Amino acid sequence: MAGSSNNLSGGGLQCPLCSINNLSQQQFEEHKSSPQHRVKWLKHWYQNNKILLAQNKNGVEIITKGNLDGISTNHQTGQVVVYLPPSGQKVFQLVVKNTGQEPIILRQIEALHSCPSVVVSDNHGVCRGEKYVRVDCNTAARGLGVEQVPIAFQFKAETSDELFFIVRTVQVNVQDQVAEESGPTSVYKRPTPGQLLFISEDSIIPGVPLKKNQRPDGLSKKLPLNNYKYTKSLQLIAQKNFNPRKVTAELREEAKKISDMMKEGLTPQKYSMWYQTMLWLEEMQMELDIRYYSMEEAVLKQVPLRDYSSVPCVELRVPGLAENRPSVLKGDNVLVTHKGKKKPLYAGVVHEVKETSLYLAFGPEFMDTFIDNIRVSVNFQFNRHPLKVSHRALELIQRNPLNYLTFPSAPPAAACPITNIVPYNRKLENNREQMLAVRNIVNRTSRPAPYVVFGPPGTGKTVTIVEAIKQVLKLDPNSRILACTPSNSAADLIAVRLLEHVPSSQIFRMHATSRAISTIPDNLRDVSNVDRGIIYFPQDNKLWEYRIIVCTMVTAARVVSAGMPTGHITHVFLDESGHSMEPEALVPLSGLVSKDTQVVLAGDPHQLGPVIRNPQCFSSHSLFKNYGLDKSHSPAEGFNTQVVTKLLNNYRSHSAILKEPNEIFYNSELKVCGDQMLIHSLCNWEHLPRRQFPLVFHAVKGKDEREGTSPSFFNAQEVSAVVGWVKKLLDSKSPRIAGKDVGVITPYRRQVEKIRSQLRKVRGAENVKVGSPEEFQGDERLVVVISTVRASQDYMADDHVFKLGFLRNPKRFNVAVTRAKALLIIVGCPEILSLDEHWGRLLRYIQQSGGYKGHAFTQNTDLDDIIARFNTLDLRPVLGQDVSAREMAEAPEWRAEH
Ligand SMILES: Nc1ncnc2c1ncn2[C@@H]1O[C@H](COP(=O)(O)OP(=O)(O)OP(=O)(O)O)[C@@H](O)[C@H]1O
Repeated sequence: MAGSSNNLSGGGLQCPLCSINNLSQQQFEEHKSSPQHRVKWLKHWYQNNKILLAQNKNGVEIITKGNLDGISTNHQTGQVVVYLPPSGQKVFQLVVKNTGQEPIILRQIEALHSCPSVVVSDNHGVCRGEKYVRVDCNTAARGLGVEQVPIAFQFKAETSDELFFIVRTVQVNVQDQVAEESGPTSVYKRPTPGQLLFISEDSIIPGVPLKKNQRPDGLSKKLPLNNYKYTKSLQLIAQKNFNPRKVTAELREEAKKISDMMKEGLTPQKYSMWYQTMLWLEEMQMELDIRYYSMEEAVLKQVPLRDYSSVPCVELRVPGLAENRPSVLKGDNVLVTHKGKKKPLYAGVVHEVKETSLYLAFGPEFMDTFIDNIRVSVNFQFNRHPLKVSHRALELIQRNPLNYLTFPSAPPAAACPITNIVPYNRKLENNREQMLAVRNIVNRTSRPAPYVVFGPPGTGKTVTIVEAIKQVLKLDPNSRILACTPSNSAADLIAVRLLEHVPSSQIFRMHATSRAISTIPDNLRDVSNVDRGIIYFPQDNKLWEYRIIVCTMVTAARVVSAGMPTGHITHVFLDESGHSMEPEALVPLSGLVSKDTQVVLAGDPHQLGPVIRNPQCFSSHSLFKNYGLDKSHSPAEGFNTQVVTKLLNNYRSHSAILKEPNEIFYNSELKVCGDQMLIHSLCNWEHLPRRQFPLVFHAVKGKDEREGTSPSFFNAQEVSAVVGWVKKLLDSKSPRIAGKDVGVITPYRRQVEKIRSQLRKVRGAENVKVGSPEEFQGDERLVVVISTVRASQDYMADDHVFKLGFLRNPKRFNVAVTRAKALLIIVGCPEILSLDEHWGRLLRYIQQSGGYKGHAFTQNTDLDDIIARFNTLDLRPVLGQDVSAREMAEAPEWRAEH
């Protein structure tokens, strides 16, 4: 029996595979023979020996023969992939050939798990000493998707007792046209990081900057924006994990200061230092991450004259651009050197960001050497602007502390002179909490602390914020409002809703110059800083005149730079404030607000928080955490309503859609209050597996793949299933469903692109929104289709079954499953999703309620099945040896996800 031992110096034995420590010798022996350990070990063993098992050996070869059209064989992995159209069939042969001198006995042929799509039969019988055995392999399509089965051939040399195996894995890939078109366009090649470049700004030969605005920028820049680059010493200290004992003597004091700060936690005194250090750590990680996008021997092409406006550009194809890998904005620099050279370093300024390529404008120094199709080395630089403005906000805070916002205490009792509020949105009249929040914001009851509107998805936080802005505008004629969000889409949403009642002359939707104008909604053009196709900033006094400025938190830095006087803005509203890192949320505050300013925060600590890349960052903070809202409060505990309103009426979703997230994240406090007609409107939809239950889990045996050098996953079979659902929805006669009523959410960028590209061919699907959970935060649709992408087969084992990475993220799960009003359809691989706590729970609920569709699903994974079948083969000779501690220590690490 296989076992594992690892004697720890601290005493006691350890089984690294099962993560069990401190076992006595006897406990260890018992553990070794437990089924739990055996299964884990077999999985580990099979995973590590897959390639070895696939190899021809001892003179025996297994080759594919017959009509091999539509069949591809990978000799290294022993995988035979058979592509079939729906309801197609194909027969081919696996021919066993003994090329050696010694007779070999083929003892057994065993499919390692049941797979009705593949049937093997050897029409010669398994025979002694034969030179050839032909095994017929009949494959038949059983619905779209991928199924695969390892087939083990067990041999024995006639003259010895030694057994050996050769495994061939037959994969049946049934695809329709959509899945076929969505398949990989090139073989995936893991990118290798380029060299870490230490570049000083003056060693770069500049490119041609973006065209100057026709309309001169009137907005002044009174407050400078410094570079805020981290010091070399901080980098060295971070490399030593802030351990003062591990750094050189001259760095010891600084290292000690940081490690003391970390031990002490976030305090008002060290507030700026804490977040500055965190931002710098993030930046170091971003520098490492961006190296993966470096390109050796990239080709630069001449852009035809007709395709550029005024500046001659060259085109650089960038795989992964569409999925923001790397994220490149107009105006960024891309650095190139001539092939094989480290210098000179030329900057190409990004003038256009296309779907898969960039238009770059280089200075004459480079263009003089340019020939069409020239090969260069390319290094990307990330945009430091958001970091710089966050640093400046922290610096401003040092001069003018905002402890009353960042460490708020209970405000003095406040009077509420304005009580008679007639809401513009009449729906609010029936919601006491929303009206209370609006009234308290208008009466500035929380000052100087911020007023917090928080609550689960769909409880009307944004609606409340928008109503409060309108009321402040009406009831306080001297008010000037700044409304900010972390993303452009959320800011657009607020501006659109404001325009329902606020004259357009009073609203200014301010975009950053890097925003692609094509992404600005048409109904916002009139209130946007866009003129003749160019984004501009108005003169100071013009900007000061607007009653409401709506922009992202980062773009608010432009207002700070212009030196808008403190106190000019009377109200700052930050929606989705939990989604941004705290320093970013400070950008619209520091330098602009005083104790007289009413700050309002809205968000939900259980929805998406800030993205933190560097695991060294001490904690991932959003401004929201300062209010203790991350903890669940029972209704009895309550909050001080002078400062906080918790919204619990969900106006969005059908009760069945809400059930699981409500129980998992919100102590079942959420009440279903949506418009009954609307949330029940699809309960009788003809394609529901069970009427009156508007949730569907569509099990798809897909394959998660990558292509080119893009690390993002996609799943062609799920693309096909999603497109199928969207078509059914758009074809629906009763009720009628329009494209704008449907949203498709998927976690991987590549999948977003593949689905978008297929939906472009579907009539009526132009307005179907396809995006990541981040893009859907704050948004809702009548119907939401989720494609989870992660599938079984290849990656199931590679992921070591237990790690779902991207999907194993409760906040992303919560955002994705709470966007639908009347119908939620999940397309995914149940075998994989069942391994994740939250997805598994939702899957079981849908299955038990009759909403399940697709292949039958049992909890057993293919790998469990393989283990069972291996047991039927006589593996003792192979598995007999004890596993060394070293081999155990090499158990694969859980892999990082993308
Ligand atoms: N008092 C109300 N009565 C009826 N419908 C309401 C009410 N308040 C909000 N709604 C509706 O509920 C839906 C969700 O509102 P909103 O987007 O403001 O919620 P949210 O809390 O910001 O959601 P999320 O956190 O998911 O972004 C919208 O369709 C909105 O019109």
